[in-house]
This record gives sequence, C-alpha cells and structure tokens, in this order.
Amino acid sequence: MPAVDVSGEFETIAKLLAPLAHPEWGRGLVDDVAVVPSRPGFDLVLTKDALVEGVHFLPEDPLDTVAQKLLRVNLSDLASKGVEPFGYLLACHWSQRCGWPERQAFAEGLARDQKEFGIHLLGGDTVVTPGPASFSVTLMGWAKAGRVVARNGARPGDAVFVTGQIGDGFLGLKAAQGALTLALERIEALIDHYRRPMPQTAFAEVVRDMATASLDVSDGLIADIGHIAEASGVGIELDMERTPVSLAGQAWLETRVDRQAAFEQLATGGDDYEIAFTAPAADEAALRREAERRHIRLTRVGQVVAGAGVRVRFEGRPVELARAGWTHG
Ligand SMILES: Nc1ncnc2c1ncn2[C@@H]1O[C@H](COP(=O)(O)OP(=O)(O)OP(=O)(O)O)[C@@H](O)[C@H]1O
Ligand SMILES: Cc1ncc(C[n+]2csc(CCOP(=O)(O)O)c2C)c(N)n1
Ligand SMILES: [Mg+2]
Ligand SMILES: [Mg+2]
Ligand SMILES: [Mg+2]
Repeated sequence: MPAVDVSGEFETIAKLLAPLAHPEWGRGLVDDVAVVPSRPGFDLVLTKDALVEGVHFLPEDPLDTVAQKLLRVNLSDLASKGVEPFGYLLACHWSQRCGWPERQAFAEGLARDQKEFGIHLLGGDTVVTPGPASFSVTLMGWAKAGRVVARNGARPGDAVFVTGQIGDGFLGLKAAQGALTLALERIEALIDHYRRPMPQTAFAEVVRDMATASLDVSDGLIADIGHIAEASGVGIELDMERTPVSLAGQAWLETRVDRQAAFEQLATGGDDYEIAFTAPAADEAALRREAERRHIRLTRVGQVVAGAGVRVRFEGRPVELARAGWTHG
C-alpha cells in the first residue's frame, strides 16, 4: 500500500485548519458552506486581499509569518474603516515547497493571530499550484448599521492624518534582501515589520467616530491619500517632510545624500498598513487625546482643499513625483 501523503488536501483541512474553525459557524470544516447568523442593527462588511510569493512576500519568508501577514493586511483594511472583524474565508494555493512542516507553520501563524485579533476561520479552499505559493483571505466584520467610513467624505477644511510610522515596510523589504547597512537590531526590526506588519485595530473606533474619510496605507502614503482625494472630489496638500518615520527610518535617512528623494521613497514605498484619514481640523486636539490614550502615534501630514489630486511639497517647495505608489502592472 502506498504511504499516506500527510500533506494532502484533506489532511491539511482536518488536522491543521479544522482546529481553527469557528465553533458553530464553520461547521467543523466538513460541510460545503459556512453559515453566519445575521446580526440585527449591524452591517456585514467584507474585504479581500491576496499575497503572492515573490510579489508580496519572499520565497525564504517563514510560512508562519506569511500567514500572519495575510491576516494582518486584511485586518488593516477593516480597522481603517472602523470595523470590528469576526471571521474569514481562506484560500491556500500551496507551492511545491509547502510540505507538511511549512503547512504546520502556516497554521500556527493563523492560530497566533486568530487569538490576538479575536477572529475565527469560517471556511475556504485548499489547492496545489505548480507556480509560486499564494494565499487570500476574505475577512468579515460587523459595523453598526450605516456607520462605515467611506473614502469619499473628505471636505475642504479637513486635515489629513496618518497613524504610526511610514516607510518601514519598504525598508524592511530592502533589509530582507540584504540591501541595507544599518545596525543589526534595526535590520531585524525592519524585516519583522515587512513580514508581520501591525494593523492599527485599536484605532478603528476612533476612525469610526471621528473620520470623514479613511483607508489603510498599502500602496504608499501618497498614492493612498490620492485615492481619498479622487473619491471625495477634493484636492489634498501634503507636506512630505512631515511623513512620520521610525528610528530605523531616521537612521536610514541619515545615510542618504538626497533627503528629498529618500522621503519620496518612504512616502511611496507602501506595505505600511497604517491608517490615513481626514477629519475636521478643529478636531485635532480631540484626535490627539484618543491616539495618546491608545499609545498610537498620530501625525498631521496635510490638508484638504478645493480642487483635485494630491499636491506634494517638500519643505515648502513643490515636488514632481515619478510615481505615487505601488501598482500591479
Ligand atoms: N478582482 C476584483 N473583483 C472585485 N472587486 C475588486 C477586485 N479587485 C479589487 N476590487 C475592489 O476594488 C477596490 C479597490 O481595491 P484595492 O485592492 O485597491 O483596495 P485595498 O485592499 O484597500 O488596497 P491593497 O490591495 O493595496 O491593500 C475595493 O473595493 C476592492 O474590493
Ligand atoms: C517581494 C516583494 N516585492 C515587493 C513588495 C512591495 N509590494 C508588493 S505589493 C505592494 C502593495 C500592496 O499590495 P496589494 O495592492 O496587492 O494589496 C507592495 C508595496 C513586497 N511586499 N514584496
Ligand atoms: Mg486589495
Ligand atoms: Mg488592502
Ligand atoms: Mg485598503
């Protein structure tokens, strides 16, 4: 009799994924569907992002961190809209390098973040591909009916804010590729940020209550702020030197001769998973209090004006950008 292939489809589902399933709604991952009871007074909010090896993560990245990044890029989308997540559908397209130990590591990463962020697996699909591995998640959350912040609510007179720090995802990729010379602890922190960005889930309720428009920064700060400007039919003025930078980012900036070009790279590099949003300028003090209570850095990077598009300045001078952020060809 041939040996049982323990990395097969149904072993993966039964042994690694079923323990992660929602105790009621996931039906033990032995049915064709998941069933989520409706929640009166709430809207069901859905988002989906995929990760592809060689495009979003590196072939040598450990699979537990790939699983965490997969959940976190999706958690970031819901957090940026002020929505509380509860569960997700998962598609695994395993490559040839994904044997049992790699699949186990992937499931461990999922388990860790399910616990940290209070979500459960509802179902999904498991296939093998001859190409690079890829994964996707459809994340679901509840929002009080009619209360999801849109991209299109920015108005002249609003200020533009961003949480946390910008540029560590971009620098983290360079660090992981061995292309940065910084102190080892900085390199390690940057690589960890690239592999396991931290979504600003604690800020979601502040966005929900105070933002006029919001999104998360995945493509790049300038490109994503451009999405708010476009959706809202307004212009946005951005002071690029205000881009909040980490200690590692500052150390990197000090190694650069062309400071403006360096800021441009940080503000267009993407992979940040911070929240960018607009709110009435008069609410700045209240927003700062809310951020401080949650130990979250908050930076005012620009303002909303009448007009169209993002106008970027660096130390008062207009900047012509080669590109505003990441796009898939
Ligand atoms: N293949 C698709 N089918 C249906 N809708 C899509 C598809 N791709 C993107 N969208 C929709 O287009 C909009 C913009 O998607 P986008 O992926 O740019 O947003 P995001 O997830 O915030 O950004 P990022 O992918 O950089 O994290 C969203 O409403 C998304 O649901
Ligand atoms: C190996 C490797 N090369 C490049 C990048 C940079 N990158 C890829 S996709 C993306 C935007 C968000 O993706 P999406 O719009 O698909 O959600 C960014 C900034 C990376 N993370 N890994
Ligand atoms: Mg997307
Ligand atoms: Mg996204
Ligand atoms: Mg987004």
